[in-house]
Amino acid sequence: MMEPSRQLMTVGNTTSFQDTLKQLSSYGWSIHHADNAQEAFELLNREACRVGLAAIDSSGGSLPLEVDTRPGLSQVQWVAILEHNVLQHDKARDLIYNACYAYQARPIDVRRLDILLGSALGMASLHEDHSISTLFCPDDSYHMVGESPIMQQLYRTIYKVAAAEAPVLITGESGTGKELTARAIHAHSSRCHGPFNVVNCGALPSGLIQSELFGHEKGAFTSANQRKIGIIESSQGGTLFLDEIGDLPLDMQVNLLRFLENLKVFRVGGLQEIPVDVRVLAATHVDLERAVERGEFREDLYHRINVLQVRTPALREHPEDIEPLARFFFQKFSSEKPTRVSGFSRDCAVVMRQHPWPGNIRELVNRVRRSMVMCEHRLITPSDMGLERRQTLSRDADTLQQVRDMAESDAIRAALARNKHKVLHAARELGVSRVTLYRLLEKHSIDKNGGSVNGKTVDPSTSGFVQLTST
Ligand SMILES: Nc1ncnc2c1ncn2[C@@H]1O[C@H](COP(=O)(O)OP(=O)(O)OP(=O)(O)O)[C@@H](O)[C@H]1O
Repeated sequence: MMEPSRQLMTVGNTTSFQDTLKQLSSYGWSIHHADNAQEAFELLNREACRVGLAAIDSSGGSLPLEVDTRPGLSQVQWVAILEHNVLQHDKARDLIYNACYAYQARPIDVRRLDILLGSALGMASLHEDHSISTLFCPDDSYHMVGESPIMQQLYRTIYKVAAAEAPVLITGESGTGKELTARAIHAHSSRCHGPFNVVNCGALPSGLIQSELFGHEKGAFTSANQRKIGIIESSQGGTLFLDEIGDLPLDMQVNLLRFLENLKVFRVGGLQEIPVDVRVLAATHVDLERAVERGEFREDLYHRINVLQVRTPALREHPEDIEPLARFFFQKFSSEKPTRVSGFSRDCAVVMRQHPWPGNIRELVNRVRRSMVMCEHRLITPSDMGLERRQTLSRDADTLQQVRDMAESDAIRAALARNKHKVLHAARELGVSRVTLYRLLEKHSIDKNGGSVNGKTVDPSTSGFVQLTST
């Protein structure tokens, strides 16, 4: 897995940003220069420059950007450098709009520029014919794997929203990689050197939410022995990820909205507002529009956080990524702890494709981890993963959705039975959170003893879909 090479092109007069170029080359960029458009085309034939740096002058003009629409140069992702007041020129604004990936106003923060160019490079490689199989993150544990068209689309969206500053709402089922996506947006944004803080809105104790988010002054309430900086304030210069924002109580939604409107916090018991430079990303697995209709989520807050949207696909929507993902996790765990096991059996690959993965990628991670412990041979078998080969298709299942639902419901019943109907244990085995399992029990009208509520009954032995082996 190779990252695209950091070749950067410049065209025309670069005297105004020579120091910047020197610093960029110390960050690993190879700089290639062309004096004019003709030389630029020749350069592109010789070197794989996918990213360019272009100055926009005080009249709003820029040689490389003005020739950008010609074939060849238009494949370069340009980042423009300019004085802030140049943005008053219509010509400069048009050039940025039509020809640039992003721009940076002087004074130039070269570390930010480096990140911006890195994102532009990622975007450029996605435009090329070949697809990428991994979205790299500076921290190895946060690489994103998947080569399917739907994952390529996700990577493109991540690069696009990373270059913007607006809030992002990340939607998707549990375990599909919403937090990972938020980390990728942060890592490819100009804020990547700042903190990335996560708040799980559903897990905050109700009495403490206000002070956890906004902080408090000493003496603000009985147990406030000292000043506490809230998580919003401690995200200064970085990104704040609000996970499961749909679980935020209504009164806290008002406070969050106020903060998002003026980007200032009031510590509990504080007298002055404190400005905080933070970008907010939020995630939810519930349908917030419906929550708004039901009066459970504020409409104004919904519009405020829903400026840009990213959806992480369910694993069943990209089954071609199941095997590469399983191999990725296998390699990751093998490098953490040496193993005699050398990979997955052919049978296992078939069964992994058949399984509906209600817990999505998190379930896959857990099953791979478990299989590496359970496996007694060189190759992992379906039963090492807690999966068994499908016997027959149900006669009653007409549509793909019905087949999936039946499989999901069977897997849940079997897990409950194996775990003596302890929801927490069954959830762990299925690789979903307890909350998700309760949601699924409701969806399939299963009571937690594995029976059916509302008089519905399903006999797993006749549905004949993926069964989990007893362990
Ligand atoms: N594309 C991917 N490549 C590699 N690992 C992934 C990918 N997507 C998700 N994962 C892994 O799957 C697990 C679940 O991901 P994550 O926590 O981001 O999901 P989530 O949608 O936020 O879940 P929840 O809604 O339950 O909080 C993590 O271990 C994450 O590293």
